[in-house]
Amino acid sequence: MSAARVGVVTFPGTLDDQDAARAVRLAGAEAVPLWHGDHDLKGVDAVFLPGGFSYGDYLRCGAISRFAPLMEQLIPAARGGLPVLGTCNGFQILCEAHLLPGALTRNASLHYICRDQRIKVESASTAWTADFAAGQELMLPIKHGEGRYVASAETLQELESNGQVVFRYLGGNPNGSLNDIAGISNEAGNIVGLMPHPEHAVEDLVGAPSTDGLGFFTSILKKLVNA
Ligand SMILES: NC(=O)CC[C@H](N)C(=O)O
Repeated sequence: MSAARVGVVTFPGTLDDQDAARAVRLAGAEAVPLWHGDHDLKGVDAVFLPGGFSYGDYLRCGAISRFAPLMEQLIPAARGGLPVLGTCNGFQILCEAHLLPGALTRNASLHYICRDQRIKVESASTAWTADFAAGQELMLPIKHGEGRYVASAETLQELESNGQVVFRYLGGNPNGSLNDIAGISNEAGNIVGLMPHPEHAVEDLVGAPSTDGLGFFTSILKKLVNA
């Protein structure tokens, strides 16, 4: 059986693509580099949109990236069920592309924050969280200036009642996100976005706060292998 292939997208200004590819490989899948200017998804089984400052965060974080040539392929594929995970800038891009509802705005403090953050897994029924248990606590790094999740009261209500709030901040809300939301999914559960960085918490050797991030990558691998 050939290895599951997870595409890792690099935009100009992406920072975390190397860590993302490494995390994919540590979980046992093949990491396939995808460039923002590519016109095809190279037949990958899932896609990871890593963090960073794509297109220099001009206009708003992710606002230009959503128009990258690769997104013309990625948007319909994700709507069709392709598993997609966006972390931090990747989450911002998913919201700007309307693959996830709501928006990420300036942190309430108006300061960039960089620290280890406790979060709670609210839903283990997405493609990227099946290896966790609902209620489980994770410790992951956060580093962002625009992580305050906002959405209309109606959208928030829908997310809550559909079980689309996947992660919530614990031990203090770092950025003023509504309902302490750290991550959400689409209704089908194949698209997940979160502000914390699982790809930076996969190996003890580098002094990561935990190896909790590995669960995202083992979750998707199992799903692809069993598909
Ligand atoms: N680490 C990141 O992906 C940063 C995201 C974005 N550039 C911000 O500051 O909000």
